[in-house]
Amino acid sequence: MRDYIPKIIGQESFDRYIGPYMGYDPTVNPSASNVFATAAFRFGHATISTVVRRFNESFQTHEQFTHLRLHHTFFSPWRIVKEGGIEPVLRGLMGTAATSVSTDKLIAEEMTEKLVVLNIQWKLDLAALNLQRGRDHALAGFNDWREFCGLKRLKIKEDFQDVVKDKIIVNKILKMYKNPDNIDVWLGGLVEDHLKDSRNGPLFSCLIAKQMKSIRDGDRFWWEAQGTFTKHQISELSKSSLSRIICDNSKVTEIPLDAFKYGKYPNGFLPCNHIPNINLEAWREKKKTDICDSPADIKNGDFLLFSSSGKLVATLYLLPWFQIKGNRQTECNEKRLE
Ligand code: HEM
Repeated sequence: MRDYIPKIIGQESFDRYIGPYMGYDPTVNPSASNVFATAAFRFGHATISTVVRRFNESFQTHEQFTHLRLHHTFFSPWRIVKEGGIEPVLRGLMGTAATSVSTDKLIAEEMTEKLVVLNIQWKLDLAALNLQRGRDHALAGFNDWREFCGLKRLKIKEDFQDVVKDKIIVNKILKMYKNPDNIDVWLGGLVEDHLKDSRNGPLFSCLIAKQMKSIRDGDRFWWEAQGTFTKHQISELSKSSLSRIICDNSKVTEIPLDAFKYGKYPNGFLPCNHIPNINLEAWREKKKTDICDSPADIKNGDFLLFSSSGKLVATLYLLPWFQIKGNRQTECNEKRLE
């Protein structure tokens, strides 16, 4: 949310549609919408590089295991085991700029001519799958979704050219679909000119942003929500990052502070011990006996300790034929249990 989303929809869309976290909202439905899963977030299919680069520790082409055509990596996890581990791939991903985007080549041929999935004998075409899946899911068209996001419906060719600079593409699409109302939402969203500093046009930026906001605000257990973690724990959690996860789980030793940001090695690369880390001390609980008196003090029952909003609470349980006089729950604060 913090590191990836602003980069794909642009900071402006992030501020406009998502904004700062204001707490859990029980009226928000956090489930994934049809148009998000079947069209908008499939923008990712146009960001895939045709080659998987593999770098050595100096972020140069690996001497032994060089680049692979994308289709040679499909369903080939054995390469990670037999060909130098995951580190050359991770370094290749971080040390290479994302593929540039052009409207005349939206999606790599590796994805439309050479895609293999499981044990299906023939090659699949991911662009065709995306379009067909949208119809299969009865998604409304590009224009309807533009209207949903408060964007202008495209009626004539000139309207279209306002949102897609490439005239050849506009002509091709209009020739094929005849009427702009017929344009499939995945294709229309993908060809829109991108917003400043983003990987999407206005429609997909809006749809992705709305989904991200509802995933965050409608999540009772969102990490920043009140009542789950203490302020101190939230502040520690905010130190987590993809870079830290890569450092902790691989033998990569140098990394950019933000792994989503391209840096040409060694510019902007830091040793892993300079990447902020979560300090788990914030979760340490004082020993039960330091805080509440021993269970032996409770006649005919026992108590359980649990943490609620950062405070230790003791809940009393008595044998079935005994009744509790007073409160079942009491806060533990270094005093005897009442
Ligand atoms: C090598 C890279 C990738 C391959 C080979 C791939 C392939 C596929 C395939 C075969 C499907 C199912 C299509 C269908 O039958 O409708 C799919 C679905 C999907 N893909 Fe990708 N994909 C890749 C990368 C990405 C990326 C980078 C993103 C987003 C950033 C993405 C987002 C999605 C989404 C949202 C779905 C729909 C998932 C669902 O609703 O179940 N994909 N992908």
